[in-house]
Amino acid sequence: MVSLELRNVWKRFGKQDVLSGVNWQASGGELVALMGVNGAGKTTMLRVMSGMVGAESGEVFINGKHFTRDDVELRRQFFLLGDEPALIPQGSAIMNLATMAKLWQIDRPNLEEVAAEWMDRFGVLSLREKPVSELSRGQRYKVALVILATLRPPIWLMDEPFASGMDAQGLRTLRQLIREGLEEGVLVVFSTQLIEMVRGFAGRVTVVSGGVILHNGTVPELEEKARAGDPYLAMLMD
Ligand SMILES: Nc1ncnc2c1ncn2[C@@H]1O[C@H](COP(=O)(O)OP(=O)(O)OP(=O)(O)O)[C@@H](O)[C@H]1O
Repeated sequence: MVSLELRNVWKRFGKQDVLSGVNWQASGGELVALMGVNGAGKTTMLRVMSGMVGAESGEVFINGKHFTRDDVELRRQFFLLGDEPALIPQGSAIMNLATMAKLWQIDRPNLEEVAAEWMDRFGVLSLREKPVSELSRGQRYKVALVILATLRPPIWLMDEPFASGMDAQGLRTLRQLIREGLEEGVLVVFSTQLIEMVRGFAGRVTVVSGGVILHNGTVPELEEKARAGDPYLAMLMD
């Protein structure tokens, strides 16, 4: 089963410690929500996990192996879906899929078939030949999710996927995709400000504040702490 771990990770931007000695661990089959106010360090944590941003000190481990940014094999274990999906603008959805499949060294004969099925589910099948630069933000996001659904690496890191501008069909299909992934043993970590996406969906919540982890546990545990009077948690759960 896949695992991801941060050990004593420090990340600094200028004079600001954005992550201050973060220790965190998760395994395949878990759905972890990252919560915290704007600027708390959620995106930075996802970027450090993915190797997109290097930490000043501390380590990231994937499947117990020390992960460094130039470790291409370990990079293929995950897919980071940021604010703006990393797609080749002049390429179509199909071209982007083929390029990423090469990078991820995935050579399944039915790749286009699977992608077409997910395009249909996300409602972007008719857009498959269009350059992604000519798609709307929500459509681009759907294309990136189609690629994720088709390639299926074992770790999915998503930055505010439920505030990505997708319509109801897109949001519903994303929830289905995540549920399917979890059943297959994928580890999903997503940041969110939406308490309704935490209640009744996430299995675990990691609350970040000022670069430290304030809470790391189940949703009922978080609600209990908020009820007990923790002002920061109470504000997040409001
Ligand atoms: N490239 C950068 N250069 C300088 N400072 C940065 C950079 N990226 C992030 N920061 C700072 O790090 C802090 C944490 O930012 P981060 O984007 O991780 O927060 P966040 O919790 O994801 O916030 P939001 O909810 O607004 O997306 C902020 O104070 C931000 O200004």
